[in-house]
Amino acid sequence: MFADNYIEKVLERKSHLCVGLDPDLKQFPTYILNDAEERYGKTPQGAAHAIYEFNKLVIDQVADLVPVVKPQLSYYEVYGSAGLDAFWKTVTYAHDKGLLVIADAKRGDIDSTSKAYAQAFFKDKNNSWQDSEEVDAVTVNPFLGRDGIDPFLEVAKENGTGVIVLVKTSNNSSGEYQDKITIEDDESISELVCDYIVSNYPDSIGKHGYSNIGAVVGATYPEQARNFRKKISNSLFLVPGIGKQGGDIDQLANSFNEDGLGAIISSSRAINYAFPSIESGEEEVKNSIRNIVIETNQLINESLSKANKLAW
Ligand SMILES: O=c1ccn([C@@H]2O[C@H](COP(=O)(O)O)[C@@H](O)[C@H]2O)c(=O)[nH]1
Repeated sequence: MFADNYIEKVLERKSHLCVGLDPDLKQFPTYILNDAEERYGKTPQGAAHAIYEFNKLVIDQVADLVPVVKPQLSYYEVYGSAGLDAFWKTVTYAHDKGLLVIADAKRGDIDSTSKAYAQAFFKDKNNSWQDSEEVDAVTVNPFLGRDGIDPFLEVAKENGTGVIVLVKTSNNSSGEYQDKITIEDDESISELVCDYIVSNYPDSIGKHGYSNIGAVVGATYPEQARNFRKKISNSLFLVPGIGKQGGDIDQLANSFNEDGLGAIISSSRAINYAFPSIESGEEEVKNSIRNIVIETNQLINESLSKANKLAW
């Protein structure tokens, strides 16, 4: 199951870091773009080729250092069916290299459509029209309420995959709705989402004590993370917001349990584009990405050690 597989990879690699795969051609090394353009011209196929080549490079550099990668779907959807093809090829490549894959898709709709979304990411074993590749977890937007999330949980339960529900997002305006206190329950919208998560814990918790139902809790709100950590202690937190969004690595311990586990710390642009310039050559690009991941792992582990929350 997703949660157990994740914890085992964390302990094996001594890393809580998730490398986001947010391919933005404007920030790509020129040598990759030139090669793609020579083969396919400036077309969606060329873009998809560049994306897949770049993702393979990143994955090769980080596969022995981190447990998981997180492609964000929007960057692939920009290039239509070619972009989606690059997404699924990336999923397969990451799996072949021993990495888990979280699809950051933030889906959610009425029940029937949510079911179709769930089956797009977690394959229906009885549908032989489908390709069998699936992701290990997907992010879900709870704004439509429980019937928008339940179908994801149903499919995930059958497949042993993870559903990571937005609780408190990392962006500046996340409080506009998420922090609002309801009169009826005297709880914030984020806390109500936590209550829903807890109500679904039965049957979802693995041998390491973590549930396949996780929560997105941004690194940019460390005080709130402390509160959510208590409320949904069996959930893995997906924690975006360090790196380019300025979240403080020294406060990440608030997102972890006392066992030193429980948070998936995600960083995309600061890792993907760590090389000095788009004119950097292949070796410089590779070394810069590998070095920033080694450094970020060290910083996360040091901050957990200071808080007496290092799991190894
Ligand atoms: O609350 C959220 C939920 C998702 N994200 C996604 O994570 C990455 C962050 O990218 P960085 O370059 O590390 O800032 C991106 O794909 C977001 O869509 C988030 O930032 N906050």
